[in-house]
Amino acid sequence: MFVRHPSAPSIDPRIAEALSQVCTSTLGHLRDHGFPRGLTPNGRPLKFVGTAVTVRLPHLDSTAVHVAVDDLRPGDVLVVEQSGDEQRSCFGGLVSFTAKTRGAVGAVIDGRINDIEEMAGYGFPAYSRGIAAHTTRISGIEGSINVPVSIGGVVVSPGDVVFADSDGVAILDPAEALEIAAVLKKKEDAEIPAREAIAAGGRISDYSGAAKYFA
Ligand SMILES: O=C([O-])CC(=O)C(=O)O
Ligand SMILES: [Mg+2]
Repeated sequence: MFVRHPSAPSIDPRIAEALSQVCTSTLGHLRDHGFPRGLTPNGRPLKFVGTAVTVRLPHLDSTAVHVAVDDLRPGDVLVVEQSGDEQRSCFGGLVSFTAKTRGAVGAVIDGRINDIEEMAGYGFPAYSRGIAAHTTRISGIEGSINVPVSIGGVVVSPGDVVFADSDGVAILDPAEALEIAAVLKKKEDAEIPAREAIAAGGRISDYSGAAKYFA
């Protein structure tokens, strides 16, 4: 069965702008959910923030990826669940070329990727479970576009904010993203005087509060 819902509204450009100035791992200091597990990037450094366009595949059929990628918009991130198949690749050179040509800013694949040298030539960033020559097929079995998907233990809904950099990927609700970006910026800015203090002989354990547990 094939299911296709329209893409959710693109995220507010202020969200992409604000999150592009901060790190995913700063969020990791503050929150314990929303980080898909087990994914690695196809290269570093990388940074992308965009709107989730989701696809769910059965294990070997990537028909829905080819259809979804044609309609990606500037600022979109393609997010693909493979129904638990972590071994096959559904995302290669021609699919990444199409995504890049449409203006998509990245991909998050809960499966593998192929044609990685070609993809590197396009400078297209993708998080995945690794690389595989064994790929999906255009089999016309089933697939869903813009439904909630499960990526590394995180539910990603169409229209969610995908916040990715060299440290990892975080999924945010667009309604909370601007406030989170402000909190992260404040936390990162506080490290500027901390570095100066440490360079002058101060202690990270005093800055972080760790020292008091050894007092
Ligand atoms: O076609 C696919 O599904 C994967 C691939 O090799 C490409 O995108 O070039
Ligand atoms: Mg190919």
